[in-house]
Amino acid sequence: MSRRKLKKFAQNEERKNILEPGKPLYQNLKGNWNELIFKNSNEIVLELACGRGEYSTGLAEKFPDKNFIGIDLKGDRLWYGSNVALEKQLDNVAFLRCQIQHLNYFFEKHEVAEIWIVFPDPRPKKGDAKRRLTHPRFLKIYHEILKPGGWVNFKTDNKQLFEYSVETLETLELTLEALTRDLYNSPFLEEHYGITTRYERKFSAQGLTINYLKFKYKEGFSADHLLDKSFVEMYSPFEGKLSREMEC
Ligand SMILES: C[S@@+](CC[C@H](N)C(=O)[O-])C[C@H]1O[C@@H](n2cnc3c(N)ncnc32)[C@H](O)[C@@H]1O
Repeated sequence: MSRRKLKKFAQNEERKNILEPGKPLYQNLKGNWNELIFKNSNEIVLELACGRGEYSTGLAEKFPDKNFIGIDLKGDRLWYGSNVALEKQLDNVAFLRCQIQHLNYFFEKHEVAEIWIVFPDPRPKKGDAKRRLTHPRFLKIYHEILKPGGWVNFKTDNKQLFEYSVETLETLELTLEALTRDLYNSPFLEEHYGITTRYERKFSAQGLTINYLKFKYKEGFSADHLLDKSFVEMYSPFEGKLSREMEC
């Protein structure tokens, strides 16, 4: 591992706005974010696959009366978002290092008001479909932790992933809104407050258009049939071995 990465990891250990394995609060976060971390009762918004956490810090600046949590398994990426939050003194942002498969170890039922999924890995191989963040097994987890009526915003450059997601959401009869295959030339751009991410800038520079939609679960939606235990690795994120991805 490079020295620069080791230095970031050492700094992460000292930072209060990064929650990661080994820290005392890490195992007690579920249901306690407002009390333990934010010290208020404001609503909680998640940014999944956040990388450097541009949405978390960008939205936190715009909405000081909401709390934002950027989630990613890569500690060196979270370090950047954490830096921005510290520099701008944003007390309403935190970063959680974990696998998104394990979200319900960290959030109580209905603890979350809104979710952003921002440029997740497209996972194009057929055998990798269950790792796409819009796969039904992830949709079940979001449904569990979201408050009724909470929106999930989804943004990607990847056409295949976007079409797969639209098809999945339509099949499950979720409520879709703001669906566009060219965000920058759509009326929905203003919902993004000028925030762009590192990957977004890279893909836009390659001439790719940006796809965006948001969805919510209908009243009475049942996710029971989406359950597949083999999806979530059968070890606790607190005790078992971490995946190799998480260690790097
Ligand atoms: C393509 S990058 C996008 C990063 C950022 N959202 C952006 O737009 O610049 C995808 C991110 O998802 C994270 N990731 C992939 N699978 C994950 C998982 N199962 N749990 C948590 N993070 C994951 C990776 O570490 C990576 O930072």
